[in-house]
Amino acid sequence: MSLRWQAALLDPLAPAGSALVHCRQQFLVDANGLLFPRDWLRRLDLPLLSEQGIGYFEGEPVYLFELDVPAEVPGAQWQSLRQLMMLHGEDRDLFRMLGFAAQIGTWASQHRFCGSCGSRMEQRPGERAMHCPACEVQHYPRLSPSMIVLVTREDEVLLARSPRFAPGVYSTLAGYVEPGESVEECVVREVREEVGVEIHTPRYMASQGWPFPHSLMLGFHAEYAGGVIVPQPEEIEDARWFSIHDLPPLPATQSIARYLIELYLSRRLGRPEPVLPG
Ligand SMILES: NC(=O)c1ccc[n+]([C@@H]2O[C@H](COP(=O)([O-])OP(=O)(O)OC[C@H]3O[C@@H](n4cnc5c(N)ncnc54)[C@H](O)[C@@H]3O)[C@@H](O)[C@H]2O)c1
Ligand SMILES: [Mg+2]
Ligand SMILES: [Zn+2]
Repeated sequence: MSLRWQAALLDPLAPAGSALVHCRQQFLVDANGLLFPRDWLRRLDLPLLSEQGIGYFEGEPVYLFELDVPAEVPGAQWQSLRQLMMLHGEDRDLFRMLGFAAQIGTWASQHRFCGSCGSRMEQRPGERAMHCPACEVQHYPRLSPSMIVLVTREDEVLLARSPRFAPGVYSTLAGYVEPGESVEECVVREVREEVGVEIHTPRYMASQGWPFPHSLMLGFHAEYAGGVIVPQPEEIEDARWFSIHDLPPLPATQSIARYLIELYLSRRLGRPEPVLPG
């Protein structure tokens, strides 16, 4: 359990504290970093959609200002959560706070109106929930279960490229769980859809919350059972078997994709096991 960052439900009516400023997967950053004095921010008259009390960083209360548009603030710039992960990803507590804040902010901005009757929703006191006063519908922060799997064939691993990836990078296969499906069924279906390969006995390894935009990654390992690689045209630019002795550029160390690959390498090559990213 992290000591520097602790998520908590703080009352936005409480005074003082520091705040993160978020809008559409971007945070406001200045020379002092990402946390701004809350009273100072209030005086800027920012286009605020929602304010949330999100927790404690190094013991200090932290709030989140979710904005309607990425407003200009003198001396500060907007940086995407992805850029911040690349810059500060080694600081796990900071990245966990930013990931949590981005998910809460995105959820709050997308649940301002009731999807059932269209009324304006209200923040429910004492609970992280949006509430419709007209029809009593409740919305909690959104999480999308997704599977991610490393498929292996002895000294080879099946890795693929999405057109969204950085040049040259190959990763494990991933996909969202569909209604009514078990995660194991999702693993089999996604591998079949994305590369046309059959697997056997998918085994759960570990999980990771992933704030792009609100996935809960459930990590698996599976063994190849048959078929030849046929990449799914829209999703997969290229997919191949790579020898564990000759791997392409891999995803960021903070990702569970990387962890699943490193874990397999460590077991195959007798190296120390990697640490699960938080
Ligand atoms: N942390 C990691 O190591 C890691 C690595 C790879 C992928 N991921 C994450 O896994 C998730 C799923 O991977 P993917 O993009 O390959 O998914 P996918 O293969 O299911 O395909 C993505 C498509 O699914 C649809 N979609 C979007 N949101 C959805 C939702 N909530 N439920 C159902 N369908 C949805 C869209 O059409 C989207 O283009 C993404 O959030 C991605 O960021 C994490
Ligand atoms: Mg996919
Ligand atoms: Zn309603």
